[in-house]
Amino acid sequence: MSVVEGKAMTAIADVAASRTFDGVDLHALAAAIQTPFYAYSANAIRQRIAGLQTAFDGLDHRICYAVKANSNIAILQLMAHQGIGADIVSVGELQRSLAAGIPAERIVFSGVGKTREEIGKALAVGVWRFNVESADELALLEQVAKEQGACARAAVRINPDVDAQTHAKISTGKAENKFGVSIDEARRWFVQSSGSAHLRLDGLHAHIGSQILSLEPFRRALRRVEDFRRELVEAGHEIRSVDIGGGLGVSYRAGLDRPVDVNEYAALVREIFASFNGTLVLEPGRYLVGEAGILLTRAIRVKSAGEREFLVVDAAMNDLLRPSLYEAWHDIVPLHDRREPARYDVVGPVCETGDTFARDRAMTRCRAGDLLMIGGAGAYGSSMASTYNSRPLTAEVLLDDGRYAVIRRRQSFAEMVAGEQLPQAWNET
Ligand SMILES: Cc1ncc(COP(=O)(O)O)c(C=O)c1O
Ligand SMILES: N[C@@H](CCCC[NH3+])C(=O)O
Repeated sequence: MSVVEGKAMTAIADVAASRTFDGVDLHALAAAIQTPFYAYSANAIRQRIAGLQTAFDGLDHRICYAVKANSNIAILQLMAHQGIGADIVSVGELQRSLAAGIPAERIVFSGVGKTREEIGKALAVGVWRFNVESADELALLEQVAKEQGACARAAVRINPDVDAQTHAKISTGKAENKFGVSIDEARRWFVQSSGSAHLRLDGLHAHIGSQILSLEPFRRALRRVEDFRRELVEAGHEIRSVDIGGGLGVSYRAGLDRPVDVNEYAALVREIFASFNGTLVLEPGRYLVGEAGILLTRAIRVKSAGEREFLVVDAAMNDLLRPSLYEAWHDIVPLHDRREPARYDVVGPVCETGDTFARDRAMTRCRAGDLLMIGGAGAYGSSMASTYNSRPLTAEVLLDDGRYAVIRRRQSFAEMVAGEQLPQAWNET
């Protein structure tokens, strides 16, 4: 394929103008790879990591990437090469992280539904910390650690009852949400669990939600955590780590979304935790990869229905669920030279009305075969994809300074149905 040399660019307008992403010509790429497919800029991810590291420079901190945002092993390996750890919520994510070269001692394990089996596996490989979300889980953790002759390191996930001012489905820090425990409950844990040989409860954790575009929710939540930490220290407890979660938002609407400045975020964290001399843990997901990914798709046809025009593309809700699930906005840019304006409902081929990427969206007039890119697709895109309507999982491609590598090939039919079988023997229970 032909490529154009150049630097990584994440601003979607720049990509649209140059038709290149991380130095790779997108038309040439789409000639080589069948659409729809995801393309990620390695340089854009490295730039985000470097920016975050610089902002927290000098502070004792660890960045544990939230694997759920984009769990492709090549992306995790890129994180590992930059010294980044992992925030996981399942044994599957643990296995991916280890396979990608992220050491267990840089992995934190979050989630409300950790099972005995999952806790056992994570303990056995030496996961650094468990972010514990219920009294039942805390007891189970201690019990499993005892059975293994191990000592589990735990942080209590605080639910600070703060409104993250984000979409209700991705808000996690209000009292009504399933996550974490109240400060009153956490206080009781510290009193009861001191002195165990198999459980060291010496950390605090809070993650109030995702796609947060203002510093205020962070300020409120982190102040509560820090006030509680001081109270615990005064009562004689040792707190070695404070995990401030993820949640930093990204720009999905070029020129309109105003994400939090990472340096201002770091300044806030420095101010709030000025008297803390343990390790701060960060769990960014979307911030590191969201704007570093696009979904490339082709127009199948334009369908007119009265006043409305539907632009039917070959990507669908099974590939990128966010618009259907959260009514999320993603910029959609046709990569052609025509200038005639049009308005489209941009839809996929799936048999649901919810399979809609955008309604009445202004863009240039499209024709069948046109290449389009959907922006902000690096986080919670491929990782939330399914094979609904028996559509194969798309390919994923990593771009790096004018080169590309396929990091997941398009799923074959045989791969899609692997594991399915006709009933051969009927079992009695
Ligand atoms: C515990 C935890 N940490 C980190 C994250 C990452 O969030 P984000 O992608 O918004 O940074 C999530 C997801 O919201 C999470 O549940
Ligand atoms: N999946 C959500 C974010 C949830 C974060 C996980 N706790 C999104 O696409 O915005």
